Amino acid sequence: MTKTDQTAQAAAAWTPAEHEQAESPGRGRFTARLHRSVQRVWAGCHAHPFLEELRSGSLPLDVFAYYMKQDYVFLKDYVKMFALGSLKARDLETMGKFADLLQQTLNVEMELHRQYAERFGITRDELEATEPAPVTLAYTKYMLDAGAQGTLGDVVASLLPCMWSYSEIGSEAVRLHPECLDHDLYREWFVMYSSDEFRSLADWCVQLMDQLAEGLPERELARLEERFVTTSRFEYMFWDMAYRKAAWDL
Ligand SMILES: Cc1ncc(CO)c(N)n1
Repeated sequence: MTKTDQTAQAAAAWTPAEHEQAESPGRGRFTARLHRSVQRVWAGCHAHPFLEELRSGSLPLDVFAYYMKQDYVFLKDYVKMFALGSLKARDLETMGKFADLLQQTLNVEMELHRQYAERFGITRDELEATEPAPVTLAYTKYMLDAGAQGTLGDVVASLLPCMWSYSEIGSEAVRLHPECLDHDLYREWFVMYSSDEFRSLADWCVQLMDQLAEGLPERELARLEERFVTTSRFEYMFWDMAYRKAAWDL
């Protein structure tokens, strides 16, 4: 059986019942539709060998270090989505919430990466100078373009898989594989993404998506769904890129 077959098989074994339990409370109709439309893609993420090995603690250190460096350069661009959110929001509360998300990501989430880098002996300059791999570049530039060209709805639909899938991955890992918290090194990663703080930020984005979708014509909803599906597919590719340490060929 090839690795792709194995991933597909493991993804199929991730039952809808488990996904139902992972759903955030208070989700409206549009985000329920979004969640259904990426079920196969997100199941593929949960079941990817990168995450399987991260949960069991068998993920090689060099693979994790590669992932953290790529994720750091990813986050450097990703936080600009929150700046776009603040720019396109029309009320002070939403503007402030995006400013808060930007602050939290720069100073809390990215601090996790800086601390891991320090443990790996990677200097801060080296971390910031990481050259983005093709998938990292395609993902961030797609997302920033969708956000810059579109409405606040496009911004939120494009960034939502990042927050929501990581929150689901973190909380499901801790619920179904609590031993992931026993690992010396990978523990902090699971603590971060299963935290109540991270979940409440993700829940806020889910609720905002439903508010923004209210009353929109189907043509616009379909465009937002396409954004959401595309960045979900990039999430899968990001795990796979990291696992294979896929960089430029030449
Ligand atoms: C690729 C990626 N997606 C989402 C998150 C969550 O912020 C992250 N750190 N990295």
